[in-house]
Amino acid sequence: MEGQNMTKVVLLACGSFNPITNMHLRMFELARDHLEDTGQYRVVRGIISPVGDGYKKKGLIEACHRVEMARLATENSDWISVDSWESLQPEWVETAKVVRHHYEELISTEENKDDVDTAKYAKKQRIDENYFESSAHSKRRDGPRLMLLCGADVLESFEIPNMWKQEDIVEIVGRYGLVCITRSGNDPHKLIHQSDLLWNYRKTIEVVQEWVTNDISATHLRRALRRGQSVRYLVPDRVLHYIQEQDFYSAESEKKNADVVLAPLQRYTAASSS
Ligand SMILES: Nc1ncnc2c1ncn2[C@@H]1O[C@H](COP(=O)(O)OP(=O)(O)OP(=O)(O)O)[C@@H](O)[C@H]1O
Ligand SMILES: NC(=O)c1ccc[n+]([C@@H]2O[C@H](COP(=O)(O)O)[C@@H](O)[C@H]2O)c1
Repeated sequence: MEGQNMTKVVLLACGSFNPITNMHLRMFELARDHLEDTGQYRVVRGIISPVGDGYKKKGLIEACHRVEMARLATENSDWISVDSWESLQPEWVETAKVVRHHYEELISTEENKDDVDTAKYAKKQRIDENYFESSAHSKRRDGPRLMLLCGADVLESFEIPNMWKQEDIVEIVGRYGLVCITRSGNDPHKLIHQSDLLWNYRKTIEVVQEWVTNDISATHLRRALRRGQSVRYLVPDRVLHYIQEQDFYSAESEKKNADVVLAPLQRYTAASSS
């Protein structure tokens, strides 16, 4: 029967979500359409994971509020939800660890359902580094997959020295898989072509072409809010009300962490030397 041979996919998006925008939500819809259009996947869930306060990015407001806005934004979705695990960690958590955490959660849920095949599949996925590389888009369709969903700027950031550990890129892209939405100013196909590492994993990177380009970014939103300009229809109304109620995104809040230059890189360097 149609559907039974398809691989179930859970999409995980990590980011600041400072604040969540309509484009963050559109990413999920675009990715689901793209994956399901291949006839190989059924997208069953989308998870938004806002980064914790430890990320110390310029202008990052408290995680509890970013989580709440993401919750309000997804209230009407029957498949996308927000998860606060990452945001509650005292230190910044590298994305590979976040993906691993959610994969373990997914598998334990499946195991609780007494799905023996899924457990076997999970074990295989954990132990075989090259599993997805060798079997990407393969006939094996008996277990759920967790894939990281991101915009093309994140794929591009893989090339920035010291921003990502090589082994983390290999784990995310090779073991789990990446769904990358095009964003104006980035060319993911060219990037994959030019990078020997990404080229190795080209079969586990799904590039989703967004033809109706939409350059909404949280930075743009914060700038407009600072200037007292309208952001209506760029964020869900409930999120806008929350921002207005709490009076977020002022010139003052944008100064937060302003002295932390290249935050991930610094933290990454500090973490690897300890
Ligand atoms: N307009 C967009 N098109 C495609 N992907 C996007 C877009 N906006 C955000 N994303 C993606 O959403 C994820 C979470 O985004 P995040 O909040 O960290 O970035 P952002 O919206 O670009 O924020 P900021 O402007 O504060 O850097 C990332 O993978 C990012 O690439
Ligand atoms: N080495 C890493 O794991 C690494 C490096 C940079 C950003 N990230 C993640 O990418 C996401 C987006 O970050 P920016 O909002 O800085 O673009 C965040 O969730 C952040 O944690 C991860």
